[in-house]
Amino acid sequence: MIRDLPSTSTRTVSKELVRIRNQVGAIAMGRVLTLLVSVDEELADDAIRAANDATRQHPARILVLVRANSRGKGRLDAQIRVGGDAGASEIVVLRLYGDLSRQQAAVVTPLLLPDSPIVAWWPGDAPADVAGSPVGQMANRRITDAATGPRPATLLKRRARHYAPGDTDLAWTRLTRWRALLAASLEAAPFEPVESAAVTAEPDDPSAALLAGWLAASLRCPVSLVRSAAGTGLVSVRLDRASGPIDLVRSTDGGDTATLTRAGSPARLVALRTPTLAEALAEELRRLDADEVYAHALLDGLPVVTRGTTRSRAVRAGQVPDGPGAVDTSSRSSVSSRSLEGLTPSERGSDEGVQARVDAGLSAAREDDVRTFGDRDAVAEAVADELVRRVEAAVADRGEAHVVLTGGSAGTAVTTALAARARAGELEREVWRCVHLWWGDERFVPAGHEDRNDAQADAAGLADLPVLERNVHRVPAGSDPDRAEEAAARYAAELATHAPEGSRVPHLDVVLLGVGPDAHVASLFPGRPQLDVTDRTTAAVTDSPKPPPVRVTLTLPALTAAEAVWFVVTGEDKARAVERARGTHDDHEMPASCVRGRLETLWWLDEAAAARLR
Ligand SMILES: O=C1O[C@H](COP(=O)(O)O)[C@@H](O)[C@H](O)[C@H]1O
Repeated sequence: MIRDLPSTSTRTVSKELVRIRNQVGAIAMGRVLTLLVSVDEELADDAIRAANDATRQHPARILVLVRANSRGKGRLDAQIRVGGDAGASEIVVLRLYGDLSRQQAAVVTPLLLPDSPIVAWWPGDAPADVAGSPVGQMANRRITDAATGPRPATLLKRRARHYAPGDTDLAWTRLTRWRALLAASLEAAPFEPVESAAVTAEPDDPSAALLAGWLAASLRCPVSLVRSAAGTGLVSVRLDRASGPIDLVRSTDGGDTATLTRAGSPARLVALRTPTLAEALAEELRRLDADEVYAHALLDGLPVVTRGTTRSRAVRAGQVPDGPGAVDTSSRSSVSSRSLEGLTPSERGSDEGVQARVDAGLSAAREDDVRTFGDRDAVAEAVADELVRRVEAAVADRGEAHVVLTGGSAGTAVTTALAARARAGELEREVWRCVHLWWGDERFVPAGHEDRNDAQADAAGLADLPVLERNVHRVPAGSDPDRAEEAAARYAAELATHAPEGSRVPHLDVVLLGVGPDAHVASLFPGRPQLDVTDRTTAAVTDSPKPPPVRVTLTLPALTAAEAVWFVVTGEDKARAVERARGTHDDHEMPASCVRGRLETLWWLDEAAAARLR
């Protein structure tokens, strides 16, 4: 059904929506969000089509603000589309003329769905300060598209200058598949660090710039942008490692494929289709939290990317691939069909698992970040130094820092090292008063009991740290095993109190984890059901194989939400666990293999614990 309301007011549109609802049923029922589309007349039809398609899986009220003509008398023409003409959504097209075209927020406010998230999308031109604009201020997420502007590189700089959590860009979304393939290519042995990377693309391609930024931020190695001819788009990525390069090269036959070549293995044909506008938008509508990986690529990675030479020169110098890898033609058809149709869900583009795989893959690559020191004290000193730097950076950045402490031998040594710095006046009071301390697990015994991890931290000098007492988040104590669940629930609630909107845990900057000889971390023991918990951030343990038997632990969803996970492991009795946990992924018999940081996973080892890695 389409209802035209020429020269109307928002009040009339609002009333008409209610009238139609009564007439055709509860059309607003099941709408999960309001999608605000701010668009110029010439892009309006394409944008409406894409918004309609994208919201099939996320029924929305789509409010399209068309900047029709800013001259002349103020006027609003509206059109309401529901039912067959609006797919799963309801669409209200608002054409704004004259003065009204500058009052988009005021026009649209009465039409927002109550108590549901708002996503704003600018398919073409967007304000310089997207989050600060009147429409942007209303939205939980703001989607722009750097590919639509005349000078994408300048646009990206502008996005970086005004970035606010919740911003994203479709030039970034279009990279999901590239990122997934690159991450997956690093997931297999040999787990070597990437020494440098080169992204080849036509000049000014915003997706290529963001891809280079993402690699620079994630891999922390030199990344260059190599120029190919105009119109070639994103051509290839090379990751250089000691054993030889990994090359991902888009096929030149116009198909939706690429070749992935790793040194010593034949090229593999993989699917690499650029998502349509509707698919990219749908992917963004799936998430309502801030995309921190995008922020990291835009703000931290992009500025350190170097502009390299031309493609032909780089090919001659052997720095980038000269074309797609040669796929074994005898197996081509089967490889092709496996790659195109038989992908595992996480290999498919636009899949919810892709982001996790991307992060996991890069973490896997970075797990070669093993830092080895002579003995436990040397490890603890190094961890304390780096922790102080991270905390200072987080407080400077976000005004607070959240650190998860670990119990056990290594954890206690770190607290001892931090306390010594505090006593030497090395910890800035102004910084550390913004620091929150949590525990990854706790033994459920009475407060002050020597078995408690926090009591061991107290004995190591925790009180010397200039941290506010109210920011030291201890796990509730007790002695009755029947109350361990309650203690776990209370700790989960406390975590949630400090969590940003849409999350159940605070922004955890660093999670410290000791590792037991059986590869347990926190109180997640091999094969135990707490490892399967996905719907809670904490769990009670009542039959721990290591005494004391009753404990409270953070679960995998909480631990893996951390930006950085640092395993701190010392002693020769841990060498086997370190070797095995690092040699596998997500093995519940090896709990340490199940935890990775979103941006970083580091192993801080003494010589004895690292003994089996050589
Ligand atoms: O019981 C525990 O053990 C682990 C490992 O401790 P460690 O003494 O072998 O280093 C520890 O990380 C955990 O917090 C603790 O509760």
